[in-house]
Amino acid sequence: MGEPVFELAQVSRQFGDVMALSDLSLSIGLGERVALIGPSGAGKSTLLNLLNGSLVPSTGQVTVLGRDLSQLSPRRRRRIQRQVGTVYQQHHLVTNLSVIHNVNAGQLGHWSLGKAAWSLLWPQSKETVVQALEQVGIADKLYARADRLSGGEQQRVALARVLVQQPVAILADEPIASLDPARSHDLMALLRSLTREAGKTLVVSLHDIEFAFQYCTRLLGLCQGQLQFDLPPSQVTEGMIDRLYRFTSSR
Ligand SMILES: Nc1ncnc2c1ncn2[C@@H]1O[C@H](COP(=O)(O)OP(=O)(O)OP(=O)(O)O)[C@@H](O)[C@H]1O
Repeated sequence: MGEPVFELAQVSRQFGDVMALSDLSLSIGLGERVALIGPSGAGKSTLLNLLNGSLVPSTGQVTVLGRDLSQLSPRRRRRIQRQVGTVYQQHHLVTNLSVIHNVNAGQLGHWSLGKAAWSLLWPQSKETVVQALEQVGIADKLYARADRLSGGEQQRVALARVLVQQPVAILADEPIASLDPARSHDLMALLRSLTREAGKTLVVSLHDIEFAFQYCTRLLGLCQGQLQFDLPPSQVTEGMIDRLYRFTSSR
């Protein structure tokens, strides 16, 4: 494992009476491709949100690139958070704006207010956007409106928006849930090559475990907020998978 990007020490996260994650301790290193698998309600999204700092733990400590986010000033926290890019199933694109504007949104954190405002009228950093769109295979869509794109293309725009942030780690929450099998394989292969070639870390939640086995180097099996296993795919047996999915969330 490369140097740690994320470290969790006895982390729990509670929502009211629901213990979404319970006493989780683990470390995820540079260059790892980690799949979060488990039934609905297992705590996969909660874990991703703790890793990108959009949620804070109820107890325990989450460290990102050696920094405990809860101990940092808002400015320093944002600087660390910019190193972590997240892609969601719902893309979160501004659908009536063009692709170049949507991808530029990933750079706003690096820009002055003036440059950000000016970019709404006159898109900045076209070369950077084109480069990111080339990486995700849709450079010809630079000026297309986001709502005129297919679901797979929109997911690629969301990924390009993360790439211009130049993150150390990419988090993806169910990125293939709304894609057909062929597009799903395309996107997972793209995530694998983008992270492998650049030595970035990937943490991805997946309902379809076939993709987890095929594209990831480490599988975290979660059930009812508890870690059931943390192993390379070659060591995860059918029995472990059966047991993981035997308990569907009763909440
Ligand atoms: N903001 C919230 N408020 C209340 N409960 C929440 C909240 N977020 C998550 N939970 C609860 O925490 C538990 C874990 O949810 P989480 O979304 O992390 O699971 P998941 O494994 O991502 O599920 P799915 O595969 O269905 O997306 C669930 O019982 C869920 O209802």
